[in-house]
Amino acid sequence: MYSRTMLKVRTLSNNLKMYGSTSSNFVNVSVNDKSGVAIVTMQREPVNSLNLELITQLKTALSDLERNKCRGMILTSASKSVFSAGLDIMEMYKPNQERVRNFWLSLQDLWMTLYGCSYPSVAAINGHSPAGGCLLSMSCEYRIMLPNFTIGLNETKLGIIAPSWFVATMKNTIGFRKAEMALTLGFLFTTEEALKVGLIDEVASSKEDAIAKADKFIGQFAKIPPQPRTISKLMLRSKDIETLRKTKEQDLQAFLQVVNDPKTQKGLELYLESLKQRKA
Ligand SMILES: CC/C=C\C/C=C\C/C=C\C/C=C/C(=O)SCCNC(=O)CCNC(=O)[C@H](O)C(C)(C)COP(=O)(O)OP(=O)(O)OC[C@H]1O[C@@H](n2cnc3c(N)ncnc32)[C@H](O)[C@@H]1OP(=O)(O)O
Repeated sequence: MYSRTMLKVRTLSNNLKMYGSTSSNFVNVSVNDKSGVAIVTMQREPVNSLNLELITQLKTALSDLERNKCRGMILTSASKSVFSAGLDIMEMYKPNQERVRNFWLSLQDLWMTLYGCSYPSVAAINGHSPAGGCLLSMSCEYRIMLPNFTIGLNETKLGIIAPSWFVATMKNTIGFRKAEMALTLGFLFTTEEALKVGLIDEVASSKEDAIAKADKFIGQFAKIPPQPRTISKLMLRSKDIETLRKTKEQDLQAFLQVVNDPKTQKGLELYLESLKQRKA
C-alpha cells in the first residue's frame, strides 16, 4: 500500500556540499496511494542522532509534503530500539563555527515547519526518544509509543538547559505543572509513565500496530474540512512559532555562546565518553 520514495527527498543543497558532506539518504518517505498519508522514516544509523544533514532532509521532506497537499504524516524510525537520540552531540563538540550555525538555524526551521504543518501529524515512537527526539515527537499532534522505551527532555541531567521553544512545546503538550517537574528533573518517562502524564496518547504493541493506530487517528480528519482544521491548529501553535521566528538570531547567539563555552565542551567530552563506556 505504501509505495516507497514516491515523494523523493531532495539531495543536499549546494550550501551543504561545501562542508564536504555526501548526500546520503537519511530520510525515507512513502505515501499510501489510497489514503494519501505519508510515512516519514528517519534512517540514520545507529540512533538517528540529528545532525545537519538529517535535520535538513527532514525539513525538506516535510515541506514537500506540504506542497503536495498530503493528507497526513506519520514520523517514525527505521531502528528497532531508537526513535531518535536527539541532537547529534558531534555537531556541538569542537564545532566548525559555520556548520554549527547552520545546524542550529536548520533545527529552528525544522521545528517551525513540523510544529506548524497544516496536515495532521503523528509520531509513531518505536524506540527511545530523549531530548531532540522528544521535541520531534511533541511537535506532532498525536503520539503513539511502543512499550519499554523512554522519552523526555533530559537536558538538565546533562547540565544544559532546553531552549525556550523546547520548553514551550512541552508545556503545550503536558501542561505547566507537569512540564515544570519534567524539565527541572530532566526526567525520562517510561512508555507507561508517558501515557499517564499525557506525553503520549496511546501505546502500541508493535510498529505495525503503531502505524495502524496513526492511520486511524489521521482518518478521523477525512470528514473535517481542512481549512478550519489548520486554522484551529495554528491558533493554538502560531504564537510560539512566531516568537521563535522573531528571535531566531538571539536564540542562535545564545546557543553559540553555550556551545563555545569551554565548560560545555568539557561536559560534552565527558558525556561522549560515558556513552561509549556504557557499552564496555
Ligand atoms: C549536550 C548538548 C550541549 C550543549 C548544547 C547547548 C545548548 C542546548 C541545546 C539543545 C538541547 C539539546 C538537545 C539534545 O538533543 S542533546 C542530545 C541528548 N541525547 C541524549 O542524551 C541521548 C544519548 N544517547 C543515549 O542515551 C543512547 O544512545 C540511546 C538510549 C538513545 C540508545 O542506546 P543504545 O544502547 O541503543 O545505543 P548506544 O550504544 O548508546 O549508542 C550507539 C552509538 O551512538 C552514539 N550516540 C548516542 N546518542 C548520540 C547523540 N545524541 N549524539 C551523537 N552520538 C550519539 C553512541 O555514542 C554510540 O557511539 P559508538 O560508541 O561510536 O557506537
